[in-house]
Amino acid sequence: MLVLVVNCGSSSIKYQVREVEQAEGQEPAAYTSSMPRVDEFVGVEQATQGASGGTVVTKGLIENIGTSEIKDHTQALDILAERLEAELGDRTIDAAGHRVVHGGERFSAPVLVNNEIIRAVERLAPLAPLHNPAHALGLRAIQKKWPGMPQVCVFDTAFHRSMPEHVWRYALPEEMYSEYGVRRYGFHGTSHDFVTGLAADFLGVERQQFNGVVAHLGNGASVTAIKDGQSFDTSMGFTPLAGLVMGTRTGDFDPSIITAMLRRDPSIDAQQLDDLMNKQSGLQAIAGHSDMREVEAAAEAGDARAELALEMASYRLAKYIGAYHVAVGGAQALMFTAGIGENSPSFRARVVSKLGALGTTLDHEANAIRSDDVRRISTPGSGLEVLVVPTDEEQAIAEATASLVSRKAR
Ligand SMILES: Nc1ncnc2c1ncn2[C@@H]1O[C@H](COP(=O)(O)OP(=O)(O)O)[C@@H](O)[C@H]1O
Ligand SMILES: CC(=O)OP(=O)(O)O
Ligand SMILES: [Mg+2]
Repeated sequence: MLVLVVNCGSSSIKYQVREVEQAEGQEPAAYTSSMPRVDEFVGVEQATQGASGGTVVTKGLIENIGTSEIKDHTQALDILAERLEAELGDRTIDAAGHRVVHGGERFSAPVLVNNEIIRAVERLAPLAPLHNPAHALGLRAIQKKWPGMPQVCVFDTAFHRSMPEHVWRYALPEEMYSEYGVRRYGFHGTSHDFVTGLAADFLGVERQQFNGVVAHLGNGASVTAIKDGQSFDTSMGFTPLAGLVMGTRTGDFDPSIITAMLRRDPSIDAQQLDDLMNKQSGLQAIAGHSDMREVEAAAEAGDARAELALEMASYRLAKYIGAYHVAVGGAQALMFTAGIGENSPSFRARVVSKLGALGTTLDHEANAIRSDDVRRISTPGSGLEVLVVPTDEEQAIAEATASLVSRKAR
């Protein structure tokens, strides 16, 4: 089955076409998932282990949507269709799988798309103003371009629906939650889930008995406490701003800073504050670069601001790892993933050097090796196993899509 995996942003569409193997008479590929509920539309139990990963047939990026060059998502889809026609010849796309950042409290598993689902994604826009409106545009544009083609939404928040209430509630007045949905949701769930499954496999432990900590370190970064194979706690919150020091996002800070700023200059508006916290903070604010490669190169060359930024980011992460070790009643493993987690031996070493209290020791030789495989980078005597686990959100989305679509077809 040919699955188009799309991540629709407000000004760009990132896409991959994946060939997901589905031999005749075989069970459809299953989503590597521990998600607790059953899918509400096809009424099947959530599959537990991933099967066929699918291979990448083609991938690309369409940028500058909303400019004179490309008017809107509909026009972007025309361009995408042209490219696919040129690259795939007479093979056609069987289904589309969308990364959707916010699934609110409703979605705890991937779902097949219909008009009502698109409206639900749209209704969640106030909780993810940068992401959900663009996802809805993408869903509609594909519906218009290829009527009848099945679409699936895979939510970043879904994996975190297993968090207990004392973890996801904020200590704020009740109506903040009941009226406005203010609670911790958590993000990057597709990746945290995928990495947890691979790590448990690698270590030879039953997923349901696996406790660990996953550090997804990309431009956006979050860390998740895994208890019994499920999400128990995670560093992002109501929005993807909370938690770790990121490329351009501040992560945790005292919210009274905002009220203090507003008192000093009441003309500041919400957009400016959003930009300040999401686009002008993090590594960018401290080091003057948001890209980890540039920050590391600057620190290497003796730039004290870059060095400070690296210490801040690694300290914040180490603090979360300590907290989550306690939260899950003793983690068996720490997993590094995403752009920085997979590719920066020096950032991993910086984090692990702060975990001495957990008896964690790094195998520096193993840490230096570059590879696309799951691998152990701690010494045999380490109190906590440390792994590098390459994530693949597109693979997880392609699997979930193929799985739902073929089950529906039966
Ligand atoms: N070899 C490397 N060394 C250090 N950092 C790296 C390396 N390769 C990629 N990165 C970092 O990974 C980050 C991007 O991660 P990625 O998972 O691709 O982000 P996203 O999907 O959130 O856009 C950037 O900060 C980039 O500098
Ligand atoms: C939710 C989130 O932070 O996503 P990204 O890492 O793609 O920015
Ligand atoms: Mg990413």
